[in-house]
Amino acid sequence: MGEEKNDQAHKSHRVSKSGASSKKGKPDKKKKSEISDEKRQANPKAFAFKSSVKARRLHTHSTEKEQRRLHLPTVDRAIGEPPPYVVLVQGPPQVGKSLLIKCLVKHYTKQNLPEVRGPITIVSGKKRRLQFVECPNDITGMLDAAKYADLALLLIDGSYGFEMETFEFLNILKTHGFPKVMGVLTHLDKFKDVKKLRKTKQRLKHRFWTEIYDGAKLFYLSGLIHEKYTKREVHNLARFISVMKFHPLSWRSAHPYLLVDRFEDATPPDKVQRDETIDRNVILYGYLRGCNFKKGTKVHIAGVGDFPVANVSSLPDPCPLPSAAKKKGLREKEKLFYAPMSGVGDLLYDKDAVYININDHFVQFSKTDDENDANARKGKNLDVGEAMVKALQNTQYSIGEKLGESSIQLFSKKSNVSKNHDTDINSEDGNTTRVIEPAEHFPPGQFSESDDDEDGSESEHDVSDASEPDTDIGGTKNVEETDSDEEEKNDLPIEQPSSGNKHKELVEFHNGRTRRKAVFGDDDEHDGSEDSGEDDDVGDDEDMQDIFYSGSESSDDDEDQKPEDKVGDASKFVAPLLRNLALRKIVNLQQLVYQIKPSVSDSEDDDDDEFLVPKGQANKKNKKGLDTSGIYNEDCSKFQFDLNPENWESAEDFESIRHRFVTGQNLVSKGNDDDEVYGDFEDLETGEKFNPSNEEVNKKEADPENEERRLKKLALRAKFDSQYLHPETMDEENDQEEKKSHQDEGGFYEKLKEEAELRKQKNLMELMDLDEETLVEIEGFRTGTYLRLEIHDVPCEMVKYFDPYHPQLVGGIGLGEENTGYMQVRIKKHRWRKRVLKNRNPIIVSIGWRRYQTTPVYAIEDQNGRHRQLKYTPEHMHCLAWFWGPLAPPNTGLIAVENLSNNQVSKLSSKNTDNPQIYFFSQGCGFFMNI
Ligand SMILES: Nc1nc2c(ncn2[C@@H]2O[C@H](COP(=O)(O)OP(=O)(O)OP(=O)(O)O)[C@@H](O)[C@H]2O)c(=O)[nH]1
Repeated sequence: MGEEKNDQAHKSHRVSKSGASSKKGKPDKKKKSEISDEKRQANPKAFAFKSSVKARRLHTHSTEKEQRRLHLPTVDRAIGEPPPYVVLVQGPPQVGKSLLIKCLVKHYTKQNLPEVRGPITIVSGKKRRLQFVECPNDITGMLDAAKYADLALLLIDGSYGFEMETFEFLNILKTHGFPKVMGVLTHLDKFKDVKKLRKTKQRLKHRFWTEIYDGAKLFYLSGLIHEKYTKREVHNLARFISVMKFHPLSWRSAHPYLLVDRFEDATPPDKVQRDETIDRNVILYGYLRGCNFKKGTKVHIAGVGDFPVANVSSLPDPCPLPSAAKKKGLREKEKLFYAPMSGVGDLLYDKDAVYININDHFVQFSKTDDENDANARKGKNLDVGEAMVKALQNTQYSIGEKLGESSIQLFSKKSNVSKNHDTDINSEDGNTTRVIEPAEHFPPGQFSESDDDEDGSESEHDVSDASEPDTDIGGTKNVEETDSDEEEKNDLPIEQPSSGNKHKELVEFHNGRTRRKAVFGDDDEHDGSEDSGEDDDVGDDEDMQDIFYSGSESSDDDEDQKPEDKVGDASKFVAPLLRNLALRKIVNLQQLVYQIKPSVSDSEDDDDDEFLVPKGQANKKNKKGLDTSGIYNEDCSKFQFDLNPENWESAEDFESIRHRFVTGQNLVSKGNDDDEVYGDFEDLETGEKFNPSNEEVNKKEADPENEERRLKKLALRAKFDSQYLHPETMDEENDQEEKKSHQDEGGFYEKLKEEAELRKQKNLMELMDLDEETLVEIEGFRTGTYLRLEIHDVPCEMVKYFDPYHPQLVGGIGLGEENTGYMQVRIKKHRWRKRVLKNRNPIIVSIGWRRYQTTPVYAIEDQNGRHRQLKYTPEHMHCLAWFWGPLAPPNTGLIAVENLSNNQVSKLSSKNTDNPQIYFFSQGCGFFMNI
């Protein structure tokens, strides 16, 4: 029985087995799907999104992803070899900028650079050249640098933390188009504890990411070996620079510009001798960047002014890419870098001459070292005549200058009696105390060079005096000693609380100089302790945490703490002197040049004239401008058309322009001139060309005005079509395809890109047959060309105060940008600026290539649309400002500062931030655009 039972049970089991386990699962699955289908049908809403927020988020995310993928093709109009990319090394003083450039140059060229002066061009790869530039430590230098940098290396002293210079420069960059940015941490070897170092690195990195974007590249230079950064780290940094992709920025790709890497004064010497203040002729050299440079383009030299170019020519590339160099042989191949201002490089090409530079160590007599000098003085091993020649070679100043600077020592251990700037005062204890004038009173370089004339010990005294003005001359107080003493004695932070909670500027005396620390938060107790001793406190976890992540609760406290409360007398006195010693002194050209404030003209702006001028005429007007003096007056906001035919050189020119106006006769019937007036009309979509020689011309002849209007309409339509509709859909008039193209927007954009490329190639093909001169006439000098610009009648101050450490920017001015007029801008006081700005108080604005001083009138728009003048700018909101100045096109970034002098960098005042907007009047109707 039991067996039978078992069998039965087994049978039933076998039956289920025959279908195997697969069968077992299937019915379940079917069931599930059936159930789910049923459910869906029964309650379809149950399977829709349960949370609308989630759904919206999902949708936004997917559309954002889609949109990010799409971007309008940026048309790269550059043809041929690109100019070297400008790698700007920026950072607070003594952070290691020069050292980094030297190390990078050494890495790329295997050559030692003695000094970093002016742009240094090197070949970094087969198809890439780089131009290293050290950013000056003053606000004008930073403003200019932001306009030409392709990549900014922001150097940060890791042992100290972020300084205000970095953030100020970042803000300037944001306004003038944001190039690529990389951070570099230096002085990391000052950390003793590895753990602290790691944590600090992380904190600095996150702060850097907050300021720029998540994932922004930050490099670490962990220390020095033989006074150089380690090879491995420099190699890594160089590799990143070498493979970096650069995108054209809108302002720059629409304007030609040069970064001057060589400068010459070409004024006849006899004229200068007669009158030193005479206007000079200068020659500027540099690679052309941005867009093509057409002959007749006016240029703006930053800090100097607008000038017509007297002569422009291209020169052979002084630092060609290897492919080009191959043809010229081995000698050229070895030539890997070009830095005329730094005194390296063997050959200099000029328009009509080649200069051979022979290194000093090859020429024994060109310079004598100290030892030889000593020998010469002693008369050992040297002929008397030879010694005299060498002494003459070393002479830098004329006898008059030397006499002016000379001093006589009457008694040993007593100070020299000097004619000029040292005044001896007897102090209470009987010692002679020297009162030193601030370094600002000296022209650049004179301070140190006048010391050279004196013996070594004297110059040492000078330095110590400058750092501590009341030091005894006879005493042997060391600079280092006084510094450390001061550090211990007083931490004299000058707080500049900001209205925002994020940033705060802490001006303090650190490591022998004044530094402006960027503090993120309000707790300062730890900051003070951190700075009291470098090694002990550097990298202190708690301190660093407080600096970078402290809360924002005590913003009220900030306001209570007035800077005056904390400023000690000593720091007030010592700081400017030290700062002048620490910083390179740069004379402000702007203040010297722009002495005359622009006058306000009552005349209405005729800016629309610019838009209504026919194409050909615009060029002619420009060419004419070179000869007619009146056009280049800055205050001529209105273009005056000279209606007297006798004043015109060519009657034909006059006629040709006259006929452009409605009252003139049409030139269409004038045979060959047809092409000049109308040109061939080409349908950009279909590629079909409309030749004026066919029947349409007859129509034009019949009713030229109508015809012109018709052509304009056609051109507009073609433009509209090319922008908004897919060309294929237009041709085939197929709705379905149109839909498809909109769905597949990626393909649409790809096609746009292809089209742009095709057009570029077509243009190239057309231009290929032309000889070089005609090519230059038609399209101007191409980007990447090494240009020589001759400019006449620049103020003598440009030559007098030329400083190779302060690179010169020369920007091309577009049509309409050379006029002056009233501009309306929308600005906001920067949160770092403590006080609001007063109406009509002068400010210095930097807009386009220019920086100039102006007096803005602030206003706010009321609800009824009226503009109400404001006495002061509002605290935290935008307002409108009107000011007079050279016009800039809409959509141009603007930044304003109150003071340009070197020791006032901290007073960076007004910037239009976040979403700055600018628009200017154009006969009543303005353009309003976002930046
Ligand atoms: N210990 C240490 N010293 C460094 C480091 N980087 C630079 N230095 C030193 O800092 C000093 C200043 O370096 P520079 O390259 O002249 O700095 P700079 O930024 O060009 O200075 P300015 O031109 O005056 O603004 C030099 O003595 C360097 O040796 C670093 O990472 N660690």
